[in-house]
Amino acid sequence: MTEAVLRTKDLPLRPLTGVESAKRAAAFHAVSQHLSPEATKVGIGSGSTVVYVVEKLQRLPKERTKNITFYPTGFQSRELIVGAGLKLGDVADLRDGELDVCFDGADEVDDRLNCIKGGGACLMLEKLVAVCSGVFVVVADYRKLSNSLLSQYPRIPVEIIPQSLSYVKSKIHALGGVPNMRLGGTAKAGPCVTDNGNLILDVDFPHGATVDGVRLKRTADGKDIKGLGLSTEEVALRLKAIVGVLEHGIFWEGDKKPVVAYFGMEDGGVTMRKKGLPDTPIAASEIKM
Ligand SMILES: O=C[C@H](O)[C@H](O)[C@H](O)COP(=O)(O)O
Repeated sequence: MTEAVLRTKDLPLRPLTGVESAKRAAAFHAVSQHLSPEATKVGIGSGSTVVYVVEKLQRLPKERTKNITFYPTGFQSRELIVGAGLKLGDVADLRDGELDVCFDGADEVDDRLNCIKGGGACLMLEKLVAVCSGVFVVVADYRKLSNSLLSQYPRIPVEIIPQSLSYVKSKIHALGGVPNMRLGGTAKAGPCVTDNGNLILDVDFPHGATVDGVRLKRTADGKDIKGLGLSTEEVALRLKAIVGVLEHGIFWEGDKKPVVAYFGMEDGGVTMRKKGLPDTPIAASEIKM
């Protein structure tokens, strides 16, 4: 791409406030910390926070990005990569662990770094890119910080093939879940259709889950959905086991969870959540903008 596209590092930053400013701080800090000079293959996730990851990449000296191929998790991130003049890769070429790092957003991150993703309906390719990454880094804002999944973000997005709609709904009901088919919104009548031509069910568990006819409740401390031992992990496995479910938005130990998550905070700083460490505040003055 042209020098003109890449020389945006010379431009002043757009003034931002509130949540947008928090997202940008998290994204800029994450790129500063995790884009190694040796990186050659990098995953770019989806959503509104990842926009700032690409903005940061675009502001880096060209030498830092010219040898890197960027792999998108859907139509939106493909457009971001191309629009920033970065080299676009094909996700279909990726093998296990092949990406040096992947930067992606999240809808909620718990204190064990389990995530809910898929609020933008991109969860399938996001999970594929995440599992192909050596280092998976989440960027988000303070609203996504949580102690247990489903306490901040109310539903688990599940991508299903359209022909399985009735069957999957019935199986989710049997688990005690309430499946809501995601709609296209004001710009489109009918369902939200994913980049893969599928449907999204947003699944809530308002009263806990049911296994073998036994109703399970959320634990008193709000941890997981477990009751008699039905953990976040088991919900993930049970959803995945339903025929017609392509993927669900729980990113956990069994597939991939981030090694670190950065949350832009209301005070301009960033909170780092990393396995084995207490949440660590990073002051606004330490963020390289
Ligand atoms: O499908 C979409 C993704 O999982 C997004 O990464 C997630 O919804 C977070 O998006 P945002 O950064 O806009 O909050």
